[in-house]
Amino acid sequence: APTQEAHSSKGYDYIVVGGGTAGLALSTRLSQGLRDSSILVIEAGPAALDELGINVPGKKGSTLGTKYDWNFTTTPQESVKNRVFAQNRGKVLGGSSAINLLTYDRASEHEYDAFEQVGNPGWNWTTFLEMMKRSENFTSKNTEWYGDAGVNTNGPIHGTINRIIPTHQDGWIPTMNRLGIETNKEYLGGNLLGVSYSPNSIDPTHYNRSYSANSYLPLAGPQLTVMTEKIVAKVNMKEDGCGYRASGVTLTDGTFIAARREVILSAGSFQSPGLLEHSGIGNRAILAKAGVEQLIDLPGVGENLQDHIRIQSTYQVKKNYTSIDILRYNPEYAAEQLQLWVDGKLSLYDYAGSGYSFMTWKQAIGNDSELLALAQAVVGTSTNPALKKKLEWMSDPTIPQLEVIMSDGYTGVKGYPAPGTPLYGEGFFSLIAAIMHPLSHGSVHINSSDPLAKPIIDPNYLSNEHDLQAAIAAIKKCRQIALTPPLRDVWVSEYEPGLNNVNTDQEWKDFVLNTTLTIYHPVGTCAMLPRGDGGVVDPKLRVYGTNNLRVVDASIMPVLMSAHMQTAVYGVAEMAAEIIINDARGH
Ligand SMILES: Cc1cc2nc3c(=O)[nH]c(=O)nc-3n(C[C@H](O)[C@H](O)[C@H](O)COP(=O)(O)OP(=O)(O)OC[C@H]3O[C@@H](n4cnc5c(N)ncnc54)[C@H](O)[C@@H]3O)c2cc1C
Repeated sequence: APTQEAHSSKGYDYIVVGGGTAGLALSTRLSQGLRDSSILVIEAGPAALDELGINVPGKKGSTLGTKYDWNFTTTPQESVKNRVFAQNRGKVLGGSSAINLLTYDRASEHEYDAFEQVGNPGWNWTTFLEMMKRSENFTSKNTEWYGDAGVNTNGPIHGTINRIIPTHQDGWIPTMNRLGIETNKEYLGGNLLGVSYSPNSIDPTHYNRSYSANSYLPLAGPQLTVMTEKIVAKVNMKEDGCGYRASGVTLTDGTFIAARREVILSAGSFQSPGLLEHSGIGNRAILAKAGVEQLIDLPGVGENLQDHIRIQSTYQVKKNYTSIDILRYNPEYAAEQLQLWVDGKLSLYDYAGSGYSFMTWKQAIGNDSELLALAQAVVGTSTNPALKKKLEWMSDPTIPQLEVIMSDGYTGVKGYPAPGTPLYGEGFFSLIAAIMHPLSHGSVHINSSDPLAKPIIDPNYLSNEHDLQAAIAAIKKCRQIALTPPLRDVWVSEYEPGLNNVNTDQEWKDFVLNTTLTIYHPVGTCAMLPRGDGGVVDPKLRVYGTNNLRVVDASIMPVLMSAHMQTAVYGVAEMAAEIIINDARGH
């Protein structure tokens, strides 16, 4: 097991900045593979291994906005009525794997192959799958689903199909089948298209969240030191004749910790680029404005920000069905169910979400030529590798463009009905649509030399007609799904937006502009791309211009794939561990 202590004055061989999803997976693997090396991981947040809000699947979402969250926000988004969007990120040992919504899936084969095609030899579906499987412990008693195709059963992070599927969700798969979406029982195998019950990152032994802090870290060797509640201010860089060398890191309290071999940034898509900027690596103008001396000119730092957007409609279920909302309006029942969970018994708190579907635009709306033409107009003659890939993917019949989730319980925007109002005590489900490849790209930068200042996050949501029309098509699809039997038979009214409230093109557009949210998948801000294409790291994850500074987290993904991110982030960490261990052994 790792040790938890004050840092050694002699320094460490490897320092990992950020004990999040990738950071803990990576440092655990380094401690297993490099037995003679000392490794330090520094995490800003606390360890919270006994926190029910993290561990209990049915409490997912309850930690957002708490002390375990960095609580970032975007700049006012010009194309979305100047709305400011929440940007939640885990500030706790385990990072965003501690606060995420537990969906456990994989993108389509061709999307991983794109890593190699944009200039990263060795990063493709075959290698990615091997790495994702290293992190995986897939256990489902229901072998009809997933069988053992494309899954591993002895890695650290547990994935399982929820044992509770509320009865009003029985109609989910038949409804989608009726709309032409086929059942997909093996979507961890590189084909995501279809309708399914998605796995969650849950350990079925006690039905608790499985995340990097409770599933990787206990496997670490004793030469891994974990330091919590310490914030790294910058990486100390020294010129050594053939580029810059990271000599260690400085904490916000001024402490310097030396790194003998390497410094690895795993602070996530919003903070790894900021740490590079605070260390003098980035765009000259941005560093000058923030009052940081530039050491390495790397204009790609903080650029290329891509994220999935979501938009949702909500339905009030008939009284004969019990939605998970009962846990919010019936405190006695909730306490009873929580006790059952604590005692390791079947509990409604086991539930984390179940019905998922992924489709191409052709499958979703029939004729996709208008959306394709809008995408072509946005991409135009751009040489941006991510934009070009996304356009190519729109004509690939194996890559989904739209995800629709049947999310149980109220997960809309206007809020669960307040106590004392007529609908308080009713149950709901939401249909959440997510656009898989929006063409709006943005940036995240520092704007001050204060390492504790919040980053300036500007994703540019809905900043082109393609993304806006895609969001409108997506939410209309949700209503079509809800109106299709057998799903139609379980609800009494569309609570949000309301069947009578939103029908015309203008009304749909307004609804989209008023209610679109993020689905929390920012990537690309330290992109693994050739330097001339705006890259920040090379295929071995080394920051250009440095010889011992790497970035290992979601920020290195050059193009936003479909699906949810965590399995790919663990895959990146496993791949990085292999690269770093091989380098250390002189291979
Ligand atoms: C609310 C939410 C819901 C999500 N839902 C899902 C889902 O259902 N399924 C899915 O697959 N994906 C989901 N995701 C996405 C997925 O969880 C993330 O993509 C992934 O966890 C990111 O991993 P990371 O290692 O890049 O960053 P993180 O896990 O965020 O790790 C970064 C770590 O660095 C620390 N840190 C930052 N700066 C410093 C510093 N200066 N000094 C020290 N420490 C620092 C942070 O505190 C954090 O612990 C969700 C994400 C969020 C936020």
